[in-house]
Amino acid sequence: MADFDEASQAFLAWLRHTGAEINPKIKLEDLRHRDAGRGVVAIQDIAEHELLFRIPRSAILSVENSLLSSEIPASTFNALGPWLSLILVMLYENLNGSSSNWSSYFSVLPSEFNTLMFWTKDELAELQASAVVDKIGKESADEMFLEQLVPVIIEISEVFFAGDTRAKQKAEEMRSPANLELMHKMGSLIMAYAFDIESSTPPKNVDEDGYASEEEDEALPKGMVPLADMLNADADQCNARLFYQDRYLDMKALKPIKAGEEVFNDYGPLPRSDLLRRYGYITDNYAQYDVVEIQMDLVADLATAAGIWSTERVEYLDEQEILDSGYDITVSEPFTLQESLSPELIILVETLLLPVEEFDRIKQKGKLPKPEKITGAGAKLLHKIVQTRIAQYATSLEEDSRVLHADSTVGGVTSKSKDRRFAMARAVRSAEKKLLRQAEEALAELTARGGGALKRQRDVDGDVEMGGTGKKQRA
Ligand SMILES: C[S@@+](CC[C@H](N)C(=O)[O-])C[C@H]1O[C@@H](n2cnc3c(N)ncnc32)[C@H](O)[C@@H]1O
Repeated sequence: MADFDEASQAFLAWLRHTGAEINPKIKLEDLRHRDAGRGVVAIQDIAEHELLFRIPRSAILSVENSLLSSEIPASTFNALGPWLSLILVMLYENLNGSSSNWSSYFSVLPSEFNTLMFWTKDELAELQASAVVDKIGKESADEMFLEQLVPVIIEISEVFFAGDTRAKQKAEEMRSPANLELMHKMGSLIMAYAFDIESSTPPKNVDEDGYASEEEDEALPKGMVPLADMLNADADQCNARLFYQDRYLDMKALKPIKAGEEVFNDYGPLPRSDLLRRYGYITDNYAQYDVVEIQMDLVADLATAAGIWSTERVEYLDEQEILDSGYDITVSEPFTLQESLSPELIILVETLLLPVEEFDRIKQKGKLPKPEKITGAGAKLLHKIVQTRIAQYATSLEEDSRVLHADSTVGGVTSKSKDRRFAMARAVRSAEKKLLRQAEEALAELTARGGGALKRQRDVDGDVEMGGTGKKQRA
């Protein structure tokens, strides 16, 4: 406890020393009793728009600010890209220990993670057939570290391990499992803590609303912003945001915050599976964003078995940007197919089922079947797809809910790490099964009716709104 608080105080003292301003109405609090590490809490009432803290750009742990960037050519960083570049810099600063400018900052960053990357095989098995298991990417990250990062460290070993007579050998040792683990830890810190750092000069290609193009957004350098990243997140209680100024980054209150309340950031509308993958925790109020994914491979297998798979049609759908690696079923209350079933999945299935002349006709016109209507054959195939997806999970919803009922471990109660991981996995997989069950029942009913129209809600312009969140961008 004393060490934990001492590290917090030393960190804040260092941060003030860098020129940061910290509003005395907030403090960094120990929230380990509810498995939330450190968090920022108001100790006096805070007004809307009030400045919570101001971090100088020079205090950001970034490629630009690290000594390493003055020692090696910019082209090395350009070749690595923003993600690996920041990992390189963080490894360098971390290995420099107390001589790094950011050593007090590293003392408050975690060295253990609950993110899926660090789960054991038996823990991951608790997620059963959740598509999130295939998105962890541990092997591909290992490959990137070994093939891209380590060769750079070897090339710059005299700088990376400056003053060390064993520099070359130490660089070679970066291939060791322990060092790969360290790289994963830096990567996980970036995933859960880093910000995309907007430049102090506005981007060149902004649209009429002032937004940068997607490519420009993606290319934004990443940086670790001390203190800004000590804010926990909440799906419904976000009350602060980071504003990018010329020389400073300002965290401001978005609404009045009462004394005793926590200051929360927003990690976005993430399903609990992704929250677990990226941040290593879940809370019930992210359940509103839950999804279950129907993998493209499953659709392809069942369409092939039904004798309707057609390369020509799939290529056409690809041209029309309908193809994806998976299609989501999202939450709706009450559950309806029009709100929850991916319109792209409906279009895919209906296109594969079209009679030859009809397909040729719509292809010639560059059109697609409308997702507002599911034919009898479409409903039947979709039903079969959902049933097959359900069967991929090792246990049923009922079996899970009996165990879930006994779980008091999710939702902030402190618990042993393994029990907590098991409980979080069960919550994620059960939510997916519930969505599948709801879709299965709705499709069984639609099949019995021989298909039918799905009434989609109309937005204010009178345009038809696609169901659910539509085609999601995948990580
Ligand atoms: C940006 S950091 C926030 C600071 C972090 N609590 C710490 O002590 O370093 C993100 C991490 O905080 C934790 N976290 C964030 N929001 C949380 C919440 N509402 N409940 C529990 N843990 C949370 C998760 O471990 C997440 O990976």
